Amino acid sequence: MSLTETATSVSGAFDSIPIIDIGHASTHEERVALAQQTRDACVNVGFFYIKNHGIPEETIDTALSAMKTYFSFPLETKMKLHHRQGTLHRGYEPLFDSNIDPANRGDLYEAFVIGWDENPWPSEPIEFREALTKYYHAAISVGKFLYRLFALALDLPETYFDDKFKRSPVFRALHYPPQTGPEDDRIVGIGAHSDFECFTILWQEPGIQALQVLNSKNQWINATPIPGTLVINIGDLLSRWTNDMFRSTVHRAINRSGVRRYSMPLFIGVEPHVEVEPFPSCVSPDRPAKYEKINSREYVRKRLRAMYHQGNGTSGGPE
Ligand SMILES: O=C(O)CCC(=O)C(=O)O
Ligand SMILES: [Fe+2]
Repeated sequence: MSLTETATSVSGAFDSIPIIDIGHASTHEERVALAQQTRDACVNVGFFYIKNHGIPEETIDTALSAMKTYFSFPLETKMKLHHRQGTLHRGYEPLFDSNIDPANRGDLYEAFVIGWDENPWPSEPIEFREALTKYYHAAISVGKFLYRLFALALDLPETYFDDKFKRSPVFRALHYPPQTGPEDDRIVGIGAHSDFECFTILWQEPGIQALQVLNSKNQWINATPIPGTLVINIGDLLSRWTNDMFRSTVHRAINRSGVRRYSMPLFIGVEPHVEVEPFPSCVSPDRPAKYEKINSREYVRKRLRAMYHQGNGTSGGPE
């Protein structure tokens, strides 16, 4: 089936999130088979789990324990590296700083954000920088592999994205305190949104249900943490690039577990100069191009500006 035919064959709303085992991918045939599964997941759901992703457990555990220690520090210590001090929005984001869903009253998470370079690092805990940097690069390697599967799934040369995303990945260490008290749907961990960039690689803490994904019947489907997996989801930029063939699916996180929850999303986009317009494989007489060509930097900046200006802080957003 061609890509456009696959998209036309979507039937009904998804009620579960597929799992793709990427453990065997050394031959071209194996990667083509994985690309087919990836294509189906991106067209039908926009979310999938990957297992056998290759990031050592120790790399994850070390990053997790460093971020737990960091978030336990007093607010005034963390505020010294407030992300609004710089235009790149790296550093610390306090609770309620953003409000990604304008219908809500603020997102109940705190974050520490890093990018490829120019990161402000806290002096404590001393292992923080190394632990997060190690996870960041390990997850980028998974991202590079996934970009190859996406390329095959889109009938592009396998290495199409290899030289287009190098400095783009942004990592957010997230801490969601437990929500107790009366339920107010306008206060959630992170409000309903779709991600901005091409795709996201999310590690979420096992045993704590929080992430939910919206299907076309407006039902929230739980993205239950599955030990040993990462959650992958398509973002708006790749959705545009694929002429909406790949779905950028709305999701949110609510932590009513009674205990603290930690997660680690890595957002992968493209280099600022890359121009994005629907791929030829995603356009057909039945599916004409829906989007104009855009510059990726301008697009992402616009989205970030909207997100940060809907929160509590309104100064010093990215220009
Ligand atoms: O923490 C999660 O499970 C989801 C985070 C998320 O959707 C985001 O940061 O964009
Ligand atoms: Fe998200």
